[in-house]
Amino acid sequence: MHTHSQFRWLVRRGAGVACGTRHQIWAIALGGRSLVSKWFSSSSRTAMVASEKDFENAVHQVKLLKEDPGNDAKLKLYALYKQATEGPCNVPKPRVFDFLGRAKWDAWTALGSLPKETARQNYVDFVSSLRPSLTSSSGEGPAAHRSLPESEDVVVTSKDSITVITLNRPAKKNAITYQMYQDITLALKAASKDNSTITVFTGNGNYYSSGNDLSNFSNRSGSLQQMYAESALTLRNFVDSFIDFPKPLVALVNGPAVGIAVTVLGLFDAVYASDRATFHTPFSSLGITPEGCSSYTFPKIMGPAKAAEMLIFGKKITAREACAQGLVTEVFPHNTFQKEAWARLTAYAKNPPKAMRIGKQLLRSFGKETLHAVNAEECRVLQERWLSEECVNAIQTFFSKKGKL
Ligand SMILES: CCCC/C=C/CC(=O)SCCNC(=O)CCNC(=O)[C@H](O)C(C)(C)COP(=O)(O)OP(=O)(O)OC[C@H]1O[C@@H](n2cnc3c(N)ncnc32)[C@H](O)[C@@H]1OP(=O)(O)O
Repeated sequence: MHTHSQFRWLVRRGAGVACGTRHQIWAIALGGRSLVSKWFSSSSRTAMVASEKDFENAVHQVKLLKEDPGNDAKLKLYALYKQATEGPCNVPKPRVFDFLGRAKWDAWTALGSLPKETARQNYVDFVSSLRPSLTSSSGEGPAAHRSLPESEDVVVTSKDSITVITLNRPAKKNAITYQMYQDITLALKAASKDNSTITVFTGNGNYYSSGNDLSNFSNRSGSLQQMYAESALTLRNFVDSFIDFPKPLVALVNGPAVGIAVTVLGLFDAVYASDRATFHTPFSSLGITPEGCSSYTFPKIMGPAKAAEMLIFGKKITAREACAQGLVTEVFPHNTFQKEAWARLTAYAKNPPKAMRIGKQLLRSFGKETLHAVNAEECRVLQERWLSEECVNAIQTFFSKKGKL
């Protein structure tokens, strides 16, 4: 349980705490009841029933919208969301000058007694009809010198039929922000469909990545419960995009790697490391638990004892140790790392792409269901851990500069 002062600390670090969902925060202009009725008469016929996961994903996708879908769409999303989660409108009608409140109330009330399941399905259908505008930051197509225009922290480039995703926050040791999780997820989705043969992950600067940005929980709005639920879903989608990635995925670990930057390596097809790289998963000292499917992949890769040393006791290992344990494919001297690794990748990228893809499928597809289940469970447990006193204290300690690794 949080103490009052811990809650205040989390809130104080926020850029402003809003109490509603993103839907409620949107500035919606006036919307009329007749318009609202029209929307629902067309969409309430659907017979299918969306799962909780489909609904959660749709809610998540709405948060990733790059373009404003317009007031009508936002009102429709608001009303369907409320109906799907709370049932028929159960709040008093707002006063006449509360235009926004009225518009939202009208929209929700217009749904009458539409069952929650139908509202959920209609929400999912409606979001998928908005989809073309969802992923504009990392569009598909030829991989020629493409980059994520809206993201300086995750840069996507293309070289010799290889798509390169670079973590680009060297001043912060490439710590992964909440936005970066989403950008990487989109970048992987785009890379899975572009015409590259191999996808490479690396870091800019002297770190590969210091893992999760520890300020991720202090600079967002919304209630704590909502923020942790959203974070768990974002993490789950992020890890899912590694599990499902269909082409060879290679990590070039140019320097130290921490936390989630280490754990997801178990989902890569090859990991090349500089001899300056280290691998550290200090979960217990942060009051948290393993993610990135490492609770399953690490014991498989290195055996349960070595996995426990890393994941439970937080032992930091060198690149050579990681190679001996099977997490790293090969280690190169730092001075020649880029040259040697790229020479190898350029040669590999000339292999017939379909054969490589199908080969990967054979190696990986049988364990996929298990990996998705592991990912879901790790995210569920983490969501609880983030609320724990142990975790809140550890993050506080880091920012008071006493608690470096
Ligand atoms: C929502 C999904 C959540 C998924 C969960 C994942 C779990 C994890 O990934 S757990 C791992 C979390 N990472 C850490 O605990 C690392 C924390 N960082 C450090 O201990 C040190 O910064 C370092 C050992 C990585 C580097 O130390 P060094 O002395 O060389 O450099 P610093 O001066 O500390 O760092 C420079 C600059 O960068 C900031 N920074 C570095 N890492 C992080 C981080 N992970 N989160 C936030 N900020 C980080 C550091 O504060 C410095 O910032 P200032 O220059 O502004 O002081």
